[in-house]
Formats: sequence, C-alpha cells, structure tokens
Amino acid sequence: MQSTVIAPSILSANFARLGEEVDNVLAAGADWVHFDVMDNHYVPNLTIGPLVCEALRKHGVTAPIDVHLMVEPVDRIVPDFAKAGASMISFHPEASAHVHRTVQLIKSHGCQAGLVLNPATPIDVLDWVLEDLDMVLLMSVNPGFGGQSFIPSALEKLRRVRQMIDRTGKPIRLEIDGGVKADNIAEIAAAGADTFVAGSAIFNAPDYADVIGKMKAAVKGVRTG
Ligand SMILES: O=C(CO)[C@H](O)[C@H](O)COP(=O)(O)O
Repeated sequence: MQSTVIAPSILSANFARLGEEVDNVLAAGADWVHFDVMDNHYVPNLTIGPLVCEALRKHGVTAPIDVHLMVEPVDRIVPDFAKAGASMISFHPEASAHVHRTVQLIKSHGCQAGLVLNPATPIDVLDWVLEDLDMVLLMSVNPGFGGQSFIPSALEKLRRVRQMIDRTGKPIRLEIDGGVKADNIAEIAAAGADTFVAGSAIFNAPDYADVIGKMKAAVKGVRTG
C-alpha cells in the first residue's frame, strides 16, 4: 500500500504570495505541491506554466511538485516542466494523440508519469497502459476550476481502479482531485485513494495545519499507509 499523501492545489492559493503560501502548507504538514496547468483550450481557464514551477524551486521548495497538465497538445510542454523541476507529470488521454508515447516521454525526462481521467472518461482507457504508469489521477469534478462539489460517482470509479491497480501488484498511486474536504476524505480513502488533492478546503481555511491534520487523521482511520 502506498503512503498517504496530501497535495494542496495551489490553484486556490494567493498567487501574490505564492512562495510563502507553499512554504506555509508544507510547514503545516502537506506532502506534495499540486500544480494545476490550464491552457484556456483543453479547459476553459488559464493558469501557470513552467516559469512558476522553476520559481518555486528557486524559492527553495524541495517537496515533490505534482504537475497536472490540463493542456492540449501535451508533448511539447513536457521537457519544459521536467527542466523546471516537476517531480511527476500527469496528463489527460483526450489531450494526447499517443498516450503510451507521452508516458514514455515523461519518464525519459526523469519524471513520474500519471494519467488523468475526467468524471465521464471510462476506466478502460487504462487497460493497455496502467502498468507503465506511476499514478492514476481521477477527477471528481470537471477540470478547470477550484471550489466545485465532489461528484459522488467518483467513489465507485475509485473502487474499480483500486482493484485494477491491486491486480498489477505494482506501486501505482491512486490520486483524487476535486471537492476533497476534511468531512468527505475518509469515504474517499475507503474507496481506495491514497493521494489526495485539496485546493479550496486547505487554502480557504484559517489554519492550514488544523485542516491538514484533520484530513490525515480521517484517512488514518480507514487505511494503514
Ligand atoms: O484540478 C483542479 C481543477 O481542475 C483542482 O486541483 C481541483 O479542483 C482542486 O480544487 P478544490 O479542492 O477546490 O476542488
């Protein structure tokens, strides 16, 4: 079983003080930094690119930076993010003409590779590539914006993907993203997630350590990792 990871999505951080915000969530117990990249094409919003990732590394961030690409096409931006200090790079199958090739491209640049499934994307897209992945990211909201509500059907999808991952016997992470809160994270963990992205629930809270502590305690109640 993979260890539990809480990955605050900086989409909900105060961008005017981004370095300080990231320092604060890491000091409050966060494990990774979740870095949402939106291109106003694959998703209807525009955010940040490799320069900001590099700036966080130059600021002194040593924690894993978990880059979620909501961009199309994918391949030409992968080397830039690897150079900028990304630890893992995840992408959507709908945005890549050759999913297996993109996975190999990410790995060839020294990063871990993840595939992201939107709420309505069938899980059989994993069938011929799962064993090559380091992580599967299930979206529990439609991508593009923070602060949306968790879509309940993601729980059954988590259970099914958990079974698929367990059958491989490989240390593939199962990440969930969208509407994750301290009061629903136990149910999400019980369905099989080990890696939890939370944006608004953490950055809108008055005390980051308090909410991250509550999330970790809730997860610990249902899993041993
Ligand atoms: O990828 C995302 C949106 O596309 C965000 O990471 C996600 O929505 C997290 O925000 P919140 O926890 O507020 O739902």
